[in-house]
Order: sequence, then structure tokens, then C-alpha cells
Amino acid sequence: MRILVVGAGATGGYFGGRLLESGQDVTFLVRKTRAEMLARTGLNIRSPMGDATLPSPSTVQADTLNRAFDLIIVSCKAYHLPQVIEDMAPAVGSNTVILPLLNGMRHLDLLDARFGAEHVLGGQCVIAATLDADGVVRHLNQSHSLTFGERDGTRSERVERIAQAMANARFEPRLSTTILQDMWDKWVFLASLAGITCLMRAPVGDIVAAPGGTQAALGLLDDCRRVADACGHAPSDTVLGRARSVLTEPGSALSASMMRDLEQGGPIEADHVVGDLLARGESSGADLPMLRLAYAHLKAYEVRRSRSNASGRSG
Ligand SMILES: NC(=O)C1=CN([C@@H]2O[C@H](COP(=O)(O)OP(=O)(O)OC[C@H]3O[C@@H](n4cnc5c(N)ncnc54)[C@H](OP(=O)(O)O)[C@@H]3O)[C@@H](O)[C@H]2O)C=CC1
Ligand SMILES: CC(C)(CO)C(=O)C(=O)O
Repeated sequence: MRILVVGAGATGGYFGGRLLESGQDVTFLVRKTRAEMLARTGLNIRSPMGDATLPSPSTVQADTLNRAFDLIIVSCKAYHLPQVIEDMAPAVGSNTVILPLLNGMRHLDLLDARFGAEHVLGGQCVIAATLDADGVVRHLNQSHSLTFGERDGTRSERVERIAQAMANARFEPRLSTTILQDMWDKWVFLASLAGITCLMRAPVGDIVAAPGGTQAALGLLDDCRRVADACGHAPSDTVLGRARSVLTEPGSALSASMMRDLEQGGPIEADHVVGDLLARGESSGADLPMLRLAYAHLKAYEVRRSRSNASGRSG
């Protein structure tokens, strides 16, 4: 199976690297700087589940991409997706399957609109990873699952083939027959985690140690849950119970990748992860005070960031 991984950042570098390590035919679609770095240093993964050093991984850049792949794993940030969609287009042939790993849901609409829904699977990954300044993929916890499936829940031949291709890689591949609900479940959890850890600039354990912290985290989770309910994707009691306990675990060092991005002063997926959920909830008439606050806070960060970038440019 010829696999194209779009982006060799934290998640693409990790899952693509693990597939390459297991002997799969993997090429990374990357931009110039990352291509040069990968050629110089190879793809390096540092992980509690085992390090990997992959010298000279195969890369391609948009201007030389001219053949179709069997599977395209999309692992960019949401704010890069419109450009990524244009760049990856030559790799989409009549039998290509696209597996996006982005958080949230809206990317499915964009991919469907450009390539046709029949090409696009549902997907998600659970991992905490980051790309450091030397281009090393740093895996920060012990989770590394990648879940995928047909959005209509069927176990098609093509998803079985993907499961086979992933079977020997050092991560947990999961073929799901409920991938849309899985994505909603993760979205509800992630929007709560990202919203609260960014608002408080603190990991879960510090938030729950503060007066009112637990109440704020659970209030935000409840707003996110109400949106999912209104959209016909209510999380089960088990899923909600797990989310509540993870978001209120004393001493937990967990924070969202959005908080890491924000603390580094980088761009964030505010609209995709939090704004889109809020918009869907508000269009159903729900009152969502904590979710609105979380979104306003992220947007204020973006305004401040673009103002200081602009003054840096003019200074
Ligand atoms: N990191 C994590 O722990 C988790 C992240 N997620 C989700 O996964 C998605 C990806 O996140 P993450 O891997 O952290 O992001 P990263 O920023 O680490 O990686 C994204 C990569 O996409 C590349 N990219 C952007 N545009 C293009 C393009 N046009 N062509 C080729 N490559 C491109 C960037 O390359 P360049 O170097 O050129 O900028 C970057 O390396 C997000 O939606 C995130 O929310 C989900 C679970 C966990
Ligand atoms: C929920 C979590 C932490 C795990 O994958 C994540 O997706 C993120 O931080 O972006």
C-alpha cells in the first residue's frame, strides 16, 4: 500500500514514522524547510514506547507531487488545511482513501467538498506529541492510538486493508464501526480540555487544586456535552464519566496540545476546535456560557498575537 503522510509534524511524524519503521511504503508531503531537515537529520522519534531513528525518509514537495497514492494520512493543523487540500490534490486518484487525523469535525466537510465524501474516512488519534526545535518528534505520554473507519460504519475491504497495513506498526491501530461518534466523543473532551487548560494556563491537576477550578472544568464539559446532544451525537454515560474523571484528576499533568501551542506564542485551532462547536450549539439555541468564554479568550489571544506580530514586522 502506497501511503502519503501530509505533514511530518508531531502526529504525522509519529504515526508516519511508526508505519515506516514497520516496513510500510511511506512518503511524507512536506514543505521546503522540513524536507531539508529530514534529509539532514532523518526522522527521529523519542518516545516512552521506544525511540526510532529513520534515516532519509522519502519526502515530496507540492511542486513535484504528480502521482496517486492508495492512502493519504492528513496530519496538518486545521488552519493549514485549505492550502494542504490544494497541495495534496495530485495525490488523489480514483481509488485513493483519505484518512484525516485532525481534531474537530469541520475538516470532513472541506475534504468532502474538494475530493468527494466517498474518498474520506473518519479518523482520530489519541497521543500527546510535539515537534521540538531540532525537528525531533517528542511523544509525551503513553497513549498512541489511531482510530479510523468508514463513516457509515461498514467494514469495507479498504478499511480492512488499512488495518492490515497498520498491524505491525508500533502504535495501536483501531478499526472502528462508530467513527463519527468516536470523533464527537473526542471533540467534546478535547474542546473541554483545550478550553479549560488554555483559560487557566495550567494543566488539569493545577486547575482542580484552585478554588472553583473543578466546577469550571465540569461546567465547560457540560456545555460541550449539550452541543453534542443537540447535534444528535450525545456521548454515552461511560464516555462522559471518563471525561469527567480525566478533567478533574488531582495532580494530573495533562494539558491540551492547544495549550502547548498557545504557551509557545504559536497559532492555535481556536475556530476549528472550540468556535465550530460553539457555532453548532448556538444554532440549536443552547445557552453555553463557559464555551463562549473559552472561545472569546482564545480569540483575544489571536488578536493580541496578530497585533504583536504586525508591530514586530513594522518595528
Ligand atoms: N500533537 C498532539 O498531541 C495531537 C494533535 N492532534 C491534532 O492533529 C492535528 C495535527 O497536529 P500536530 O501534528 O500537533 O501539528 P504539527 O504542527 O506538529 O504538525 C503539522 C505539520 O503540518 C505541516 N504542514 C502544514 N501545511 C503543510 C503543507 N501545505 N504541506 C505539507 N505540510 C504542511 C507543518 O509543516 P511545517 O513544518 O512546514 O510548518 C507541520 O509540520 C491537529 O488537528 C491537532 O489538533 C490530535 C491529537 C494529539
Ligand atoms: C486529547 C488530546 C490530549 C489527546 O490526543 C489531544 O488531542 C490534544 O491535546 O490535542
